Amino acid sequence: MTGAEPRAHEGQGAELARFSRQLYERGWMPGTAGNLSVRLSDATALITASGRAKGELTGREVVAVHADSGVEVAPGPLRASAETAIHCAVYRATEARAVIHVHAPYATAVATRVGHPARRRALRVERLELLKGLGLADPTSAALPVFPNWPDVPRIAADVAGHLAATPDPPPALLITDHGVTTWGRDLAQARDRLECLEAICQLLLLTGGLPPNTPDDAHDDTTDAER
Ligand SMILES: CSCCC(=O)C(=O)COP(=O)(O)O
Ligand SMILES: [Zn+2]
Repeated sequence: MTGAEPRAHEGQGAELARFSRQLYERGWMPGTAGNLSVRLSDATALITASGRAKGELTGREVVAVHADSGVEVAPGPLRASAETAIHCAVYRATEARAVIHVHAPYATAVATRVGHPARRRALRVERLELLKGLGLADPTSAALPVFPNWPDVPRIAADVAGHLAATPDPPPALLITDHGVTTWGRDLAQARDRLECLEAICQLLLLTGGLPPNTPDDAHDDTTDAER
């Protein structure tokens, strides 16, 4: 943990570690994969440290950052998650108080099937009752964005920011092709519940053959002209 007081935010750090272990035990954060954050105030957030084994994370392996920029509040021995910029894009654009990113297998498989290495696409889901668990403005259908997995994480974050700015009532979830899934909510429990529903939806889509055909063309592109 960084900051002037070593024990600052101890409770929130312990909470991040508890959820991290829980998600690791489900197989959604293998090794060091995944990251979680909570908003501390309007200006700052606490995020898991980069490169730590997520099944053994302690409440001190977290880093305070400015919620808009991701800049660390006070430099210390730990680095904030390499994917902090994506969390900050969500905090800048939404009312979220918690963000969870994992490499859950079904959601990652669907993201990889639907996604494109260089274009944003949309995963369209209809009819499934579990949609009601995602916190959508209209729970009868969803268009979940699937972003390219640019090696430069700030570029993914810029794509996310563009999508959130351009989409009225965006779903509190996104997918990154070849990579994983991110959800958010008013707290870690709500973000986790949404993640569970999305992972179950992706499992059902794979079980029922409910995915669109695998096309190399732009048929499923979700990038608007303004964002290109
Ligand atoms: C072995 S996972 C590669 C990085 C990643 O995708 C991830 O979610 C974890 O990155 P962090 O910097 O938060 O440890
Ligand atoms: Zn990741």
